[in-house]
Amino acid sequence: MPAAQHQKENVTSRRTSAAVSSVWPLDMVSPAIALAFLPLLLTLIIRYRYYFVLFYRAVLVRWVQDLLTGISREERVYQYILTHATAGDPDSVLDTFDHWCSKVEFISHIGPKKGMILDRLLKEHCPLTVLELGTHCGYTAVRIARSLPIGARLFSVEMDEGNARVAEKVIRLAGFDDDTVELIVRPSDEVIPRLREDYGVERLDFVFMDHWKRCYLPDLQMLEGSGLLGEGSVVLADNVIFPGAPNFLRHMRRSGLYEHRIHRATLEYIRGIRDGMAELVYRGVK
Ligand SMILES: C[S@@+](CC[C@H](N)C(=O)[O-])C[C@H]1O[C@@H](n2cnc3c(N)ncnc32)[C@H](O)[C@@H]1O
Repeated sequence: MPAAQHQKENVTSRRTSAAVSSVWPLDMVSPAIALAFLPLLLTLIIRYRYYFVLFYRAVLVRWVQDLLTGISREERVYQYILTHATAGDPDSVLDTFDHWCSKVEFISHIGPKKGMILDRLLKEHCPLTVLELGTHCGYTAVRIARSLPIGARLFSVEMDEGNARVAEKVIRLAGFDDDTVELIVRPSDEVIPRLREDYGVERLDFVFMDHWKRCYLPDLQMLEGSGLLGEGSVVLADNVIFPGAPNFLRHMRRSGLYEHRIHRATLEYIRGIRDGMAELVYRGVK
């Protein structure tokens, strides 16, 4: 064999063995790495199992049902209420909502546990004028309206027209007319500055915030600037722990404008995800 060819074969065989030795350890190591990661993976699955359940119920089930039924989740819940609840009976409407949301599909209403905190605060404060930001299908609007003293009014603000259509039907089905619950279909930052002029509001005794969390702080500051909060006005904000509203909580603690407390609870209709509502009582302008 000529020397040049011999040398070439030597190089090729060295390359091949180098390649084999670089593949072998990898083949040997990959199952070992996989095994090492298995406990970590299991720990993550166990630790975050409730978030997986939430994702499954709130996203996957909804997506499949949207495809199968061709109507929105909000219309589906309304049809269920229409066929299962007693018209004119707010308790029956709320129970039917709760049943659907815990057994059929997930909707982020405040639910019965946080609902009881809301009920208690409404009883304690007896507000005459209430503002709700984020009506969705009207669950909390019905919940608030049934606790109001005679003559009190709730202004409920919803920017999504589809949701508002369902909410309107739900609120009227539960037995509340326009004098008790007025639904305003516009974004909160357009409504708050016009409450005095367009709706004749002089003071807000109670504000319930349950719209997009990024709107909590700007809307609270807009309310402070509007002069509609008076001494003792209550602002109750849902989901301040999950998904969370850190800027809002920082302002609540640092502004000195409020006495405040957090009511700890769990996320509606899902066990195991911690959540809470912030109660702010306005100190008034000194
Ligand atoms: C979590 S849902 C409200 C649930 C409702 N409070 C309940 O518990 O029955 C949030 C709703 O707020 C509405 N929303 C979000 N940001 C808003 C805004 N800036 N102005 C008005 N509505 C808003 C959304 O369209 C959605 O329907």
